[in-house]
Amino acid sequence: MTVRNGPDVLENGRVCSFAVRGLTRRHRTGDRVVVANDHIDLDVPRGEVFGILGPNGAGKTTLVRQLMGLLRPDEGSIELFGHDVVARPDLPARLVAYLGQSDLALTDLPVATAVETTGRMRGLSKVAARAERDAVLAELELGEVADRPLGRISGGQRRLACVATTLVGARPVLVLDEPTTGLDPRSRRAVWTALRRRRDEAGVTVVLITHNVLEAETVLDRVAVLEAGRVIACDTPGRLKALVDADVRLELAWREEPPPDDPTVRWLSQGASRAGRRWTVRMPADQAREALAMLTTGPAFAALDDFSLATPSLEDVYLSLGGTARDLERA
Ligand SMILES: Nc1ncnc2c1ncn2[C@@H]1O[C@H](COP(=O)(O)OP(=O)(O)OP(=O)(O)O)[C@@H](O)[C@H]1O
Repeated sequence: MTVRNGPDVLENGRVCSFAVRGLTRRHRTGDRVVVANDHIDLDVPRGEVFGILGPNGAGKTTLVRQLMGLLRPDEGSIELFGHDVVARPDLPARLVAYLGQSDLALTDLPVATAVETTGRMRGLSKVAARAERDAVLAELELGEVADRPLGRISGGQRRLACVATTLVGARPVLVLDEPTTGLDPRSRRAVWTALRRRRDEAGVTVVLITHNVLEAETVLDRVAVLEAGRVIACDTPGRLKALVDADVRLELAWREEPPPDDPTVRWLSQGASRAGRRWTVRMPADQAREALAMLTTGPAFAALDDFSLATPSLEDVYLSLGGTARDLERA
């Protein structure tokens, strides 16, 4: 697998695919101003699978639209392989395969034709475009719908077909805005494998937006956590999770209201976040074990339907860093 396109701009010795400094973008609607990106600094080295994780409205799409030269920053700079994207907004389209949040408009095109045509537009010969089309459709298990128009397949299959168009033509950088939204677990895994394969075999850089914690933990080399337009953390998922390593997450599902005068219930209720009768408590592992021992041998056990203890996830990191939104997904 080799990377094509734009060798002239690639061969200037830069290690970073993207280098972003002080990036700020405000959206204005009438009198209202939303600071969607607030002085963001990021470096994405070549050959990294880099993620942008954050809840709805954190500013992820605004960020990648600027990376792609589709939206002009109010302040700050973006370099792509050392070249100024703000001065040359046409450059990303030559070097980056971009999957936006909404699907392709050409709904009458059969899946295979859409993939092949995209390959041709990215400079592949007819023979090469057909070969890549067949390989990508097989890789994402899209063979069965290859001849059907994009407008007449399921939403998940259409999303997968759009991912296929992003993968064809071997661009050195892929930017994907929530590529796996609406996909079943098998297709989701196929996309993750396809992205990592391109990183491993061709040194492709991947920038992936997600609000799925499992996706972030499974596929990313590094992740920037975005909250209200700012980067609140940026590191490997492993190192970020080590920040909260001493803690575990205790989940309790109550069958009925737990006895409020039970001392363990009173203790846990102070730190619990609640969704109906489900309580989530983040606490040191030894305390969680002690709480569970008391709960399961005391009077509150009769009101308890289920419980689990989990090791920390990126969601716990996000919350411990002061993240407030509740719409990060876990599965
Ligand atoms: N065109 C626009 N006009 C006005 N406000 C906007 C516009 N686009 C985005 N915003 C606002 O800017 C903020 C960031 O939006 P953005 O779409 O970048 O977030 P996001 O993290 O991608 O969210 P999601 O996960 O829901 O896609 C939000 O408050 C949003 O309402």
